[in-house]
Amino acid sequence: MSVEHREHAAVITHALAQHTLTELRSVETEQIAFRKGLVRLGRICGYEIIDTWLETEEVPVQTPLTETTGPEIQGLDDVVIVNVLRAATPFVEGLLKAFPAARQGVISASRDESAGMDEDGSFPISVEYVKLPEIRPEDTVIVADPMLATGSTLSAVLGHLLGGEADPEQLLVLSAVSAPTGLERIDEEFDEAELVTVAVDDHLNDEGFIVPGLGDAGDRAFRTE
Ligand SMILES: O=P(O)(O)OC[C@H]1O[C@H](OP(=O)(O)OP(=O)(O)O)[C@H](O)[C@@H]1O
Ligand SMILES: O=c1cc[nH]c(=O)[nH]1
Ligand SMILES: [Mg+2]
Repeated sequence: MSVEHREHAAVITHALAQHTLTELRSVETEQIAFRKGLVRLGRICGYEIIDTWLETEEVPVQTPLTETTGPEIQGLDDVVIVNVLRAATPFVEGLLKAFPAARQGVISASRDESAGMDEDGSFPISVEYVKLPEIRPEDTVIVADPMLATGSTLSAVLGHLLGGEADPEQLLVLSAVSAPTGLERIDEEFDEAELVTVAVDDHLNDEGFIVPGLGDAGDRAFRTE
C-alpha cells in the first residue's frame, strides 16, 4: 500500500508518483513533458485511490479451462470526477485511465491574483461555469485540482458541490501539491471530505504560491504566462 494517513491528508507515497512530481517541480520541465507528467500522476493517483478507497470482492469466473474465483473491484461505475478548470484538465485525463466509466463534472474556478491575497490568507474566487452530474448516495466523488494553496478555490468548489442535495458515500479531494494552511482550511470547513495529496509542501509565499511547489500549474500546462 502506497498511502500514508497523516493529520489532515492521506499522502500518496508511491515511488513513481513521487518521481513524477520531482519532474513536475523542475523548472527544466517544458510544457509537453509537464502536461504528460500531470497525466501520468493522475493515473497513478487513480490506481492508488482504487487500492485504498474502493473495495474488492472475490467473484466466480469461468476460464477456458475451469471455474475459479478472482477479485473484482466494486463501485467502478459509481465514480464521479470533478475537473476544477483549468489546471486539473491533464490530471483528470490521467485519472480517467483508472476510472474510464466515471461520470464527470466541470467547475471553472480561478483566483483573482490581481486582487492579491486577503489579510486572512485567502483569494477572491470567480466561479464561472458549473456543470455537475447527479451525485448519488453510492458514489465516490473525486474533486481534482493539482494545486491546493490557500484553499480558497477548493472551498468555493466544495461549497457549490455540496450546496445542493449531494451526499456521496465518499468525497475525496485530490491534489498533487498542497500547502499546510490549505489542507487545514479544507479539513476544517468540510468534515465530509477526505484530502488526498502527493506532497505536503513547506509554506505559501506572500503571493500565495506554494514553496517549494512547482510554480503556476495552469500556466505551465497550458503554456500561458
Ligand atoms: O488554493 P488556492 O489558493 O485557491 O490556489 C489553488 C488554485 O490556483 C490554481 O488555479 P488558478 O486560479 O491559477 O487557475 P488556472 O487553473 O486557470 O491557472 C490551481 O489550479 C488551483 O485551482
Ligand atoms: O503554487 C501555486 C499556487 C496556486 N496555483 C498554482 O498553480 N501554484
Ligand atoms: Mg493558474
